[in-house]
Amino acid sequence: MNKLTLTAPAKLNLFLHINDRRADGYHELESLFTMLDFGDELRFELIDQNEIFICGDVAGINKEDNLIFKAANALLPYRKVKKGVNVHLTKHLPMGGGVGGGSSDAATTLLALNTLWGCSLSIQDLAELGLKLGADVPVFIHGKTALAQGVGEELTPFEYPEKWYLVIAPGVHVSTVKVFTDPDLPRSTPKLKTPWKMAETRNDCEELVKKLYPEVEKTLTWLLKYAPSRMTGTGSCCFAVFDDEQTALRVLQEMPSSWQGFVAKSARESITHKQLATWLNKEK
Ligand SMILES: C[C@@](CO)(OP(=O)(O)O)[C@H](O)COP(=O)(O)OP(=O)(O)OC[C@H]1O[C@@H](n2ccc(N)nc2=O)[C@H](O)[C@@H]1O
Ligand SMILES: Nc1ncnc2c1ncn2[C@@H]1O[C@H](COP(=O)(O)OP(=O)(O)O)[C@@H](O)[C@H]1O
Repeated sequence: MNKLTLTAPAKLNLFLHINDRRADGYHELESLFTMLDFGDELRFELIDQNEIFICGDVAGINKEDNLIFKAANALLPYRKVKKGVNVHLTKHLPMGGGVGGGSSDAATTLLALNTLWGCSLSIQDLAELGLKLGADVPVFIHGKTALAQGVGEELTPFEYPEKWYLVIAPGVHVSTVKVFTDPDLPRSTPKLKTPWKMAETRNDCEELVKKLYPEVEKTLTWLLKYAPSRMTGTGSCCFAVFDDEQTALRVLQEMPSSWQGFVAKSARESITHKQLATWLNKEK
């Protein structure tokens, strides 16, 4: 019960509507989140020293700012085992790319240490703890394709077919705060009325981000030649949707070399939860 390796998956916002701005500056939104079977790798190992260590791909983030550290710290009051932890991070997801790598790392840390440290918190408790670290953490804790409402914390599981996605990181860093504070961001999309259709949805941040970051516009224009495509979150990553892996991989091969990309399948249940269940079965 000392070691555990988990994948912290990427998420995509299949659409993102902004309905309103609240008095505290946060935005009311509606978004369909799905998780991919591709992400960062986190290796957890309990240690005798009463410390939280993070190693691996940590360059560019101070330890205290790393969401892995913040998540581990948040669980300390619930720890039943007097052990520290060493977390080894292998980063595969672009940072600040709208695929939620930081939030996913945080959620995966909460799920892993809840088990390794014997905290016994419920999924709901972990989601509430996670929300304090970032608006996207709860969706990774629940680990299901879900419609998010409120500021992103009201989650309703949503049945959506599994598809193949080609995700491209155009190599520009988009600041979420900058997008949400821009006066030109549309903020009054009416709330969804059921039944709604995917074809009637969009990403409300897309036009603004395309204008601010021409590389994002270039990426979307290129992807749209091959398949229906959109930006995820506040960018900069963009995705194209395919019914099969081969076609997605063929397009990836044609991608300009200045961009980075990957092909992955969406999963109704997050890969982290599947891996955790397998590990728990083995440890029984
Ligand atoms: C809008 C999304 C959609 O997935 O964008 P991406 O970050 O994925 O691109 C997320 O919910 C973002 O989540 P996350 O990146 O965790 O945001 P937070 O750290 O909580 O907030 C960063 C900043 O974004 C703004 N913000 C965020 C969420 C929200 N519903 N309204 C906001 O106005 C606020 O200015 C806040 O200070
Ligand atoms: N473990 C982590 N991985 C990635 N980013 C992190 C991590 N810890 C803190 N951060 C910070 O969070 C910011 C947003 O990260 P990320 O989740 O990748 O963006 P996005 O929500 O746009 O996908 C990064 O720019 C980085 O400064």
